[in-house]
Amino acid sequence: MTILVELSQCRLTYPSDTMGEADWLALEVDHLTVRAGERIALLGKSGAGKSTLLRRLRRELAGQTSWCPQEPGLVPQLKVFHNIFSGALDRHSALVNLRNLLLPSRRHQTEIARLAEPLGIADLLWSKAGELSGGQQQRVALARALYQHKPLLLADEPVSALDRIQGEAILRQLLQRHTTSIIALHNAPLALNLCDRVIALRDRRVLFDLPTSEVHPDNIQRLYQ
Ligand SMILES: Nc1ncnc2c1ncn2[C@@H]1O[C@H](COP(=O)(O)OP(=O)(O)OP(=O)(O)O)[C@@H](O)[C@H]1O
Repeated sequence: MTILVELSQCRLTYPSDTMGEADWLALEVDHLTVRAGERIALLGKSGAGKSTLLRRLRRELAGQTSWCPQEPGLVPQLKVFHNIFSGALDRHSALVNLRNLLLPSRRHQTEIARLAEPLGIADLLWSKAGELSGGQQQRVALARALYQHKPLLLADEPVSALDRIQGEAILRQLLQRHTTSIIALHNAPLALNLCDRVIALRDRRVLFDLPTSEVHPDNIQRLYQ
């Protein structure tokens, strides 16, 4: 399988608040390879470094990824349609973008409605994003990521605001629509059920990196204790 990205002896740091102090180490990765076709779950307690790693992978894979950040980051005054449309401004000319902001074309309305339907937000396309619930906003952010039409999905807790059944159904759709996915999740059973590889982060390191079929309940317990 094609290697998409390889990190080796990689230290992910943040600048220290104090002048003159060394950068603060968030995560150290000895070796990590991502291949096309993989469905990878990033697991670990809050603060373990999942978002930090996702952001680094996004940088490495610039231009190839649909990006779904932890915070939906919608423009509250704009309609849901426009928030989704804004996910792929680079796919259209400036004229098409401007026209759709003022008067959305039928073609783009249809395309976005099709995308929104399975996420259960098709009837919200003309509501203001700021007036939606947290779970609805999260689904708009997912639609915005899907609208980017990239082969690789990087998503940070994309279904955390949804109930278990809805979250699992939507995660399945996300995985189906991308050739390769790397998704940070807090729900370990969901990760084990739907992904084929688990990268587990703890104490600023990769605790284990295993095919899902080889992850033992003890591994998961050690990860969260
Ligand atoms: N912009 C930043 N500046 C400084 N430190 C940061 C920054 N972002 C994250 N960190 C620190 O890096 C560590 C890893 O954070 P990160 O957000 O990657 O964890 P996470 O596993 O995604 O957590 P969560 O599950 O709560 O989202 C944490 O200790 C956090 O405080």
